[in-house]
Amino acid sequence: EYFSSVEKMRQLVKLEESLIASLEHYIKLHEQKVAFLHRQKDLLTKELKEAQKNEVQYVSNPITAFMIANRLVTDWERIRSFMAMDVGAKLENSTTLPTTDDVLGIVEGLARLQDIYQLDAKEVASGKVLDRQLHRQLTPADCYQIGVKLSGSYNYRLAISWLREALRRWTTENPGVSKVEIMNALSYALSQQGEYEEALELTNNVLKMQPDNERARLSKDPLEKWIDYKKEHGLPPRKPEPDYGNYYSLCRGDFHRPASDLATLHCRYERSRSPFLRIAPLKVEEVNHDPYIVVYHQVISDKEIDTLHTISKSSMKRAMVGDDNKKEVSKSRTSSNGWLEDFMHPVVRAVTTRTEDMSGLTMDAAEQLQVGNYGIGGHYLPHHDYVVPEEGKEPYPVIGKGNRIATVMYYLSDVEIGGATVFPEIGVGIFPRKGSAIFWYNLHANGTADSRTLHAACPVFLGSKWVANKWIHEHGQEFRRPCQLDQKA
Ligand SMILES: O=C(O)CCC(=O)C(=O)O
Ligand SMILES: [Fe+2]
Repeated sequence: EYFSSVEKMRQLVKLEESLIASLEHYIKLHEQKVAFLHRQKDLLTKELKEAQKNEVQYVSNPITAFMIANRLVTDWERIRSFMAMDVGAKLENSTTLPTTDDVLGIVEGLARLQDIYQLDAKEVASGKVLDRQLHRQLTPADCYQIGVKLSGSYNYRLAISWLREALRRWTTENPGVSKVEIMNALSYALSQQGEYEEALELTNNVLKMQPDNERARLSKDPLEKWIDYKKEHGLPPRKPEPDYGNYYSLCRGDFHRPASDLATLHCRYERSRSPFLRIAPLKVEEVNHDPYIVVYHQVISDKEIDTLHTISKSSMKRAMVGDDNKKEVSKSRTSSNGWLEDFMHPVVRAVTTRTEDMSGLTMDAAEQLQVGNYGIGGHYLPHHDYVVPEEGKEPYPVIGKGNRIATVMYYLSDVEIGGATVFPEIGVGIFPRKGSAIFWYNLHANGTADSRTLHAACPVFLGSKWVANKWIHEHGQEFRRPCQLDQKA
């Protein structure tokens, strides 16, 4: 699943490079083959001309008779086998090629970004997005492909806008796709949205251009029936768009917190948690008092980050959702991650120690370090880091150390656009800054779940977002977690 991580997507560039090299090799071999065949043809033509000068004499002379017979048997046989010879170098390692799922994953990521940033197809196709030149102008064929893939993932609303854009951009000089194909695809997407009248109009226009176009002929009848049905019964009510509250505006960074809240938040040095902090105090930025959320600045160096990247890259897999009992791949979390244990590298151990210094909590009850990288439009929809176990059941039974009392998340990269960590219930959004870490408690001081810690990773628009999570569990923290009042002081 290349699409689940920008790091993996980078391999596609290498893959394309090697495929082009194979193609070049193939073309060279072909050129050699064609040159050989030209030479043979010239020789044979010359011989034929000789034979045609006096056919009878030619075939009656034993030498020339032998020559023509031999040419037809041996030479032509050589040519025949040469023509059939497969000069193509095998396209390298086809198993590593991306799949249609990758293309779908990318298009779905694009759809998320369009929704959050309210981008229409016209703007994206122009290449100038959010006032930045992000890519070249898209061709009608590009727009058509995106529209068709969006249709394939049932996102007809956006598919329609892309197919309209394909049609708008279509010219006879720059086709890459036929106008009729676009019209058919648009007609289909419109019909899926209940827009039967416009769908039929397009279908009729296709039939005017190509009276025996199979697809248009097949859809005309059903469309007419649906129009009659709609006139008589109306359309079933549309499924309401899900309400994400302030999630989108937090992701865009244009949600403004009241000045009275901001006025209570400070930046300070943290010196008291451990003796080490006396000589290297932590830079703390308060983000919210209740639930308690802070950002530590400059807590992990570029060098340490490079090491974490290097040692996690080979083990990165598509991230799952769920608890110990049931884990699965989900569209709600599109990233890749890998787990690092303390013994793997001194840097991993150092991060664990630092997490202990920052939080004051014991790492005896912490999970391994999870390194994550997001893909195109990669996100993690609003969720809680704790679990609510069924009555009488233990949270995280495999770990056996209680629920996730706190989360520490290190940012291992900057992100050019997007990728904020947001808390929709309390209206807090934090944009990644390489080297910083967020800390928050997931549970109330009495151990019950604090539902206000609902949080999400916003889709990454541009850049490669890397994070490292350390989830800390409850056991052994009883006398370590400072009470909320201490924190405020
Ligand atoms: O990447 C982020 O900003 C948040 C990630 C997160 O919430 C998680 O992995 O549980
Ligand atoms: Fe989370």
